[in-house]
Amino acid sequence: MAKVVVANDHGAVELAAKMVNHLKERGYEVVYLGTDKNESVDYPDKAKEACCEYLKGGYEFGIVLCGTGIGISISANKIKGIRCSLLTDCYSAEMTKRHNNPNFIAFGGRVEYKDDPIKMLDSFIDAKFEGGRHQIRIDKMMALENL
Ligand SMILES: O=C[C@H](O)[C@H](O)[C@H](O)COP(=O)(O)O
Repeated sequence: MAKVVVANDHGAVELAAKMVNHLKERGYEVVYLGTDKNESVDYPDKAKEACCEYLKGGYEFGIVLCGTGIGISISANKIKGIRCSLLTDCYSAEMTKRHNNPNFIAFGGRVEYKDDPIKMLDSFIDAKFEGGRHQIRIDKMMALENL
């Protein structure tokens, strides 16, 4: 069974729960690292937990969420080996899989998206990475970690 790791701060408790349920309905094994509470937690800590878990191996991808998705995606992208896309709509969700093949995606629990975030998640999952010139660019992108 494909595995996904999910973590969020207090700004995305409800959306994270919806995503976890949806992933389970789609047959994924989900490792959920919380928080499932409204008390404040710091998004860099949740990004670190999720990314370190992912880097142990065996995961198809990870999801991080905060109020906007911005702080937690920036934090995830600071971690070597992580390539996190902050999704904005179904189009960006599909295209980032096809062209950037991220190992993490991010959402904001306080954002009013034009598309349903669950549909955005499905668009990401159902799209296929195209490889070729995109792999060359990803290799260059990841080499930036070593500057
Ligand atoms: O990018 C950061 C996230 O949106 C956080 O969820 C947000 O900054 C948390 O704000 P507060 O502490 O005011 O709930």
